[in-house]
Amino acid sequence: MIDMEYIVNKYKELLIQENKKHNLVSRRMDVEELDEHIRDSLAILDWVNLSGRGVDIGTGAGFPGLILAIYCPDIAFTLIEADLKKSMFLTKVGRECNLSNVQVVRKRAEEAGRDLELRERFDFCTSRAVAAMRVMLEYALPLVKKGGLVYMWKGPNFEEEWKEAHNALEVLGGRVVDVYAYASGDRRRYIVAVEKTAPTPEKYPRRTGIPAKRPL
Ligand SMILES: C[S@@+](CC[C@H](N)C(=O)[O-])C[C@H]1O[C@@H](n2cnc3c(N)ncnc32)[C@H](O)[C@@H]1O
Repeated sequence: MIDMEYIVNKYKELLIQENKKHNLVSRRMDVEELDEHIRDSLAILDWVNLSGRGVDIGTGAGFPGLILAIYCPDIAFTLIEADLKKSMFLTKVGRECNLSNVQVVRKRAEEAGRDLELRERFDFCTSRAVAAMRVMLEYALPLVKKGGLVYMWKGPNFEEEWKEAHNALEVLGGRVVDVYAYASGDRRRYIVAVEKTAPTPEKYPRRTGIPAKRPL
């Protein structure tokens, strides 16, 4: 049987070691803070049963995609991360922790969404702290199948972001189906679930940088 605690401890060791060389997370991050990021990544498992094939956008040092891959060994996870050092770190963890369910793709989400091997291939997408909801939707919806779900980890201003995302939801074909509220440390956190209701129009995602510069 796979011992998840063992793997997660190995991941923490690798991150602490690697963070001394490359700035993967804030230099001042201590073990308690790291544990909080891990708990925050896993919060979704108290709410939904993830299944099928998943993609995480902007995984950074591992949150939430890599942590979910450790705890859900039956789900194949693709981790999309544009930054070279971070994507190399994620690949290293995958190799050293024998995570056969992890594939790391060093690409911008805008490019990934146009890659026919990735476009509309996933049952669900996760993402935390990457972009505002309307930008995130242009990154994420092209990657999931019609009927698939996009889960976005958000702070207390999620309702504002949701209002701003009205047009993006309409243009891209998505609707907010549920919001999960929970506490992470002393902060209120939310995971917003968007269902993809229609195939993504051909022209999305737009070129690299445009979704953030000219949000829908
Ligand atoms: C603030 S960090 C958050 C990392 C992690 N998700 C977390 O919650 O700790 C944002 C990450 O998203 C990546 N990123 C930002 N925009 C991206 C894009 N368009 N495509 C792929 N990765 C992106 C950055 O390189 C960075 O590692």
